Amino acid sequence: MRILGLTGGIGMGKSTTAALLKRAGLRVFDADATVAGLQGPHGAALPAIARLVPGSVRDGVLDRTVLRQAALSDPGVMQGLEAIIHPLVRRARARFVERARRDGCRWVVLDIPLLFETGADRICDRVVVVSAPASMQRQRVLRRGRMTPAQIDAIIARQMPDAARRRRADVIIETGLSRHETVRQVRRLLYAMREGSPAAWAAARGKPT
Ligand SMILES: CC(C)(COP(=O)(O)OP(=O)(O)OC[C@H]1O[C@@H](n2cnc3c(N)ncnc32)[C@H](O)[C@@H]1O)[C@@H](O)C(=O)NCCC(=O)NCCS
Ligand SMILES: Nc1ncnc2c1ncn2[C@@H]1O[C@H](COP(=O)(O)OP(=O)(O)OP(=O)(O)O)[C@@H](O)[C@H]1O
Repeated sequence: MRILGLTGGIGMGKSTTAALLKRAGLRVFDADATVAGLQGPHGAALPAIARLVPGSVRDGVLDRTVLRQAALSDPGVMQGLEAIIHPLVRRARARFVERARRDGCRWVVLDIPLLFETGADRICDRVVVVSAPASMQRQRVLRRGRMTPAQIDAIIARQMPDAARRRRADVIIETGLSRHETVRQVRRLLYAMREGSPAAWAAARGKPT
């Protein structure tokens, strides 16, 4: 079985790309969804989060606005939160990979925002980076209306710079052009995964800068 890593900064278009891969029939591990489950009603991470940020959990339900505010204004809290969440995500990821292997999958996708930062790229056969101009990234996240400009900066500061990510990518998917162009690039990627030849991977690579 081969593992495709899928990563990119906040708002760069990971979910959109993951959806296209899923539609093509690939099994996708979604790290953000796993975090949401751990932090959902009576989620496994809630007791530890309640100790880390008193008042953030009430009646078994997390107030994300309170947690977001605490984590993004105090690096110590964010570090504590990551120490709670990341080992649990790693375990869920290992279970996902194990199950896919047992089921005889040829390729699976790991959609992980912090793929490089957490070293998860080491278990990947190829890594895809989704990318768009920085101004578009900020605009997209602002438009979602959940984060303030300062909170967006705090998240981006915790992530590897886009240029460094692009340098480490086997394939770059641009989401700053048109949706049509993104779809075309994903199609080239799917062809390379099926075909496996160096020429097909070279055609799927995208621009290095
Ligand atoms: C800080 C929290 C409460 C903000 O919640 P919110 O609902 O506003 O955002 P959401 O979870 O949808 O995250 C949006 C994006 O932010 C980025 N992001 C989230 N946490 C982090 C982090 N610690 N470091 C870098 N980027 C992060 C990711 O790209 C993610 O896709 C939440 O993201 C969280 O609990 N983060 C810690 C867990 C973590 O590291 N997640 C990253 C994926 S494993
Ligand atoms: N190729 C594209 N063309 C046009 N718009 C796009 C494209 N890809 C993504 N977008 C838009 O950009 C926004 C962010 O994309 P998406 O939610 O996929 O990002 P993400 O990387 O998963 O973000 P996060 O890290 O915050 O979870 C969405 O509103 C989406 O519609």
